[in-house]
Amino acid sequence: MNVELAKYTHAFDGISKYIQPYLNICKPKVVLMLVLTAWVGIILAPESGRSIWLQLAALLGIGLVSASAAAINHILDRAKDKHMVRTRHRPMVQEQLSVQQAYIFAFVIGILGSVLLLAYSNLLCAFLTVLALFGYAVVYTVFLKRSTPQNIVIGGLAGAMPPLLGWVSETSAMSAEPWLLVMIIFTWTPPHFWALAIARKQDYERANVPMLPVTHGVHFTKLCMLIYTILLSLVCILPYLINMSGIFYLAISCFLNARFLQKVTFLYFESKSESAMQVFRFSISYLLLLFSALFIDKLLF
Ligand code: HEM
Ligand SMILES: CC(C)=CCC/C(C)=C/CC/C(C)=C/COP(=O)(O)OP(=O)(O)O
Repeated sequence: MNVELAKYTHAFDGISKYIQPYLNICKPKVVLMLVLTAWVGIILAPESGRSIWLQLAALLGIGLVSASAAAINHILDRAKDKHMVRTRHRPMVQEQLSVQQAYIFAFVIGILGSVLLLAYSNLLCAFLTVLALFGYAVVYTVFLKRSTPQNIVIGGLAGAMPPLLGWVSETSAMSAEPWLLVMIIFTWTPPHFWALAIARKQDYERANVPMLPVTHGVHFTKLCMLIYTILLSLVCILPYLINMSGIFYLAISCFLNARFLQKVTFLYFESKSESAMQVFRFSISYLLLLFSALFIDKLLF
């Protein structure tokens, strides 16, 4: 019996060791958050009568294409990732996967996701999702990231697209409302990322990546974070003002924005690098809670 169990455990270890690098290059936690924001796009879209299975197929399609974009980013960034403490243990740097294996994997899941969107959503949704992949994996990773400190502002648009993708998967058409949700993520991205970039400034210097704290200094970066956080607080009121969301969303949103503003203001006036990491971690909880509030507001109130 024990020998049998040991055999199964060994086999399981072998399989998970084989799968783990593939999973890691997909940035699974980021993709889960992207899928949550796409789901909110689906939930807030006008009633379309599409079944829950079609909605799940759309989310799976968006998730797979996003994971493909993340995998391509890991492949193309492997030389830079080698120079950064935060990223030097990644599968492509450690050569746990060959470039060919990773490209085949990214290609297969990218195609699978696109086919799911074409089959169970619509052409516009599939097109916009592939456009977001191209925006992140090629425009951001290959060009912007290496050339301008505005890289994450412009490139952030690709990561902000999922609520629009979710909405379009339901309606087959673009309208103004989902763009508000895109604007929320778009204005959230600079304080989210620059907090980490301040904490990991030496990493980016070593890898020769022109992130804002490297090119314009930490103080200027904190000022820009503050400006974007103020903008974010204002943008967050818009879903309530146009009646897309109700008072529950507004209350949670005001609370979260007050906390975010407080943390970023505190960071602006002090110099400890742990505070930057705290802001980064908070930014993730912030987005999770904000989009959960949009979701709950629509379903319960
Ligand atoms: C250009 C835009 C963005 C940039 C440059 C950026 C950058 C980063 C970086 C460098 C990390 C740290 C990853 C690590 O620890 O290895 C991170 C973490 C994270 N980001 Fe972003 N991000 C962006 C947009 C987004 C978007 C749009 C979302 C979701 C809607 C998102 C969700 C997350 C989450 C959930 C984590 C935590 C991942 C973990 O703990 O493993 N990010 N981001
Ligand atoms: C289809 C679709 C919605 C595509 C979007 C895909 C996607 C994974 C967006 C997330 C953005 C992100 C994590 C950027 C960090 O890249 P980085 O290279 O600056 O960070 P790193 O140094 O941690 O790799």
